[in-house]
Amino acid sequence: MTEGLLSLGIEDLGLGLSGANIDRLELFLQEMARWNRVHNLTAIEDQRDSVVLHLIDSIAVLPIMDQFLGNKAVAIADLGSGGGLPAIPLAILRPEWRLTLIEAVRKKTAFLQHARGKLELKNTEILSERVEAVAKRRPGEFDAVISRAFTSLANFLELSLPLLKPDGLVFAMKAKRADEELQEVSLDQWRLIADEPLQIPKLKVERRLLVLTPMRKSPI
Ligand SMILES: C[S@@+](CC[C@H](N)C(=O)[O-])C[C@H]1O[C@@H](n2cnc3c(N)ncnc32)[C@H](O)[C@@H]1O
Repeated sequence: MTEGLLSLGIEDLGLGLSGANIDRLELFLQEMARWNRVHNLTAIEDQRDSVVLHLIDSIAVLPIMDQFLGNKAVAIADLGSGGGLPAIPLAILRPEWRLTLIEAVRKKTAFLQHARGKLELKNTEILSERVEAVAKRRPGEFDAVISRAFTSLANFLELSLPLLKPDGLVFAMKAKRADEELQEVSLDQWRLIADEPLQIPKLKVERRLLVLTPMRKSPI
C-alpha cells in the first residue's frame, strides 16, 4: 500500500518522513477510502492516485509553515476541512501543533471523528459547525488559519480575521491563478508576507502558498 505514496513522489518533498509517518498517512488514506465506499463522503472517491495526490498536495506546505511556526505548540484552525485535508496529514506529521478542524457538514465530521480516534490524533479537535459560529464563540484564539479548496481568498480572509490572534497568520493554499484573487484583497487590512511556489511531485498544476497577516494588531 505504501508503494502508492512512495511512487507518487512523497519522498521528493524533502520532508524527511519516517516509515512510521508514511504508515500513518497510509492508514488515513485507507480509512478515507473505506468511508467513501460506505458513506459517499466526498467527490474524491475516484482513483486512489488522485486522493494520494490530494494528500501530497496537503503536506507540500510544511516546509514553509515550519519556517513561520517552528515546532512550537501553536493553535491552527483548518476551515472547511471536508475529509480532513490538509489538517489530518499536518496533525500526523507535526504532533506539537494543535489542529482544530472546522466543517459544517455532519456526515464529514463523523468521518473526521472516526479518523481522529483510529489514528489517535490527540492534537486535533473536530468542530461540527460553521466557521462563522466558531468565530463568534472563540474569537482571537488561533495562531494560524489554513484552508484548501474552501472559498475565495477574500472570503477566506474575512472569515479568518475574527479567529486570529493579533499577530496571527493565514496560510492560503492556492493554484497559480491566485493573482486575480490577490487583487480583491484590501492591503489596508492585510499584509502579504510570503508568496511561495510549491513543488508537488507528479502533479502538473502549479501551486502557491500565500501567507498573510492582518494589519490590525489587536483582536476585534
Ligand atoms: C471543497 S471542500 C474542501 C475540503 C478539504 N479542505 C479538501 O481540500 O479536500 C470545502 C468544504 O468546506 C465546507 N464549508 C463550506 N463553507 C463552510 C463554512 N462556512 N463553515 C464550515 N465549513 C464550510 C464544506 O462543507 C466542504 O466540506
